[in-house]
Amino acid sequence: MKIAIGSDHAGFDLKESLKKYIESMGNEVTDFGPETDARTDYPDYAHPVAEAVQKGEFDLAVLICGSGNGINMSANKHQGIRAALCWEPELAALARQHNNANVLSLPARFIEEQTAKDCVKAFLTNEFEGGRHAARVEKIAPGSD
Ligand SMILES: O=C(CO)[C@H](O)[C@H](O)[C@H](O)COP(=O)(O)O
Repeated sequence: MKIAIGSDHAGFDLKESLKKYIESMGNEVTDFGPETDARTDYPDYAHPVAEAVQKGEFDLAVLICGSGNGINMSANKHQGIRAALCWEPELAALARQHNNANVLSLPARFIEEQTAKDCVKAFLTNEFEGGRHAARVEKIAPGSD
């Protein structure tokens, strides 16, 4: 799969680690930055990632900031983006299975590296189940996909 990844300064170290992990799973990863852990603003990275997913350039994306909230809120401003803030693998699996989430948001300052990897694995290896969930997802933002 083609995966986009981005963060802010608080998520930089975890981004670097997850980038290698996602590649090791056989995916193609595009890093939207930042390139260092210098203090920066999460919307500057969330919006380009969300736009690229919205355009269909990527299958899924991973965004990381300190709490996960800022980067998640920014991504969810985009039509067709369903970003899910997750901190344990079951949440990430459910975000795909029930919500057809296309962006995984992670809270770098509140999650262990291995748990973050487990969340990523759950997110990338689970599929939307459709069925009873399809009409609910459509009601989130009617006609947005
Ligand atoms: O968690 C965040 C936004 O939801 C960001 O990653 C920032 O870390 C947070 O806003 C705190 O900012 P700081 O400049 O790192 O103190």
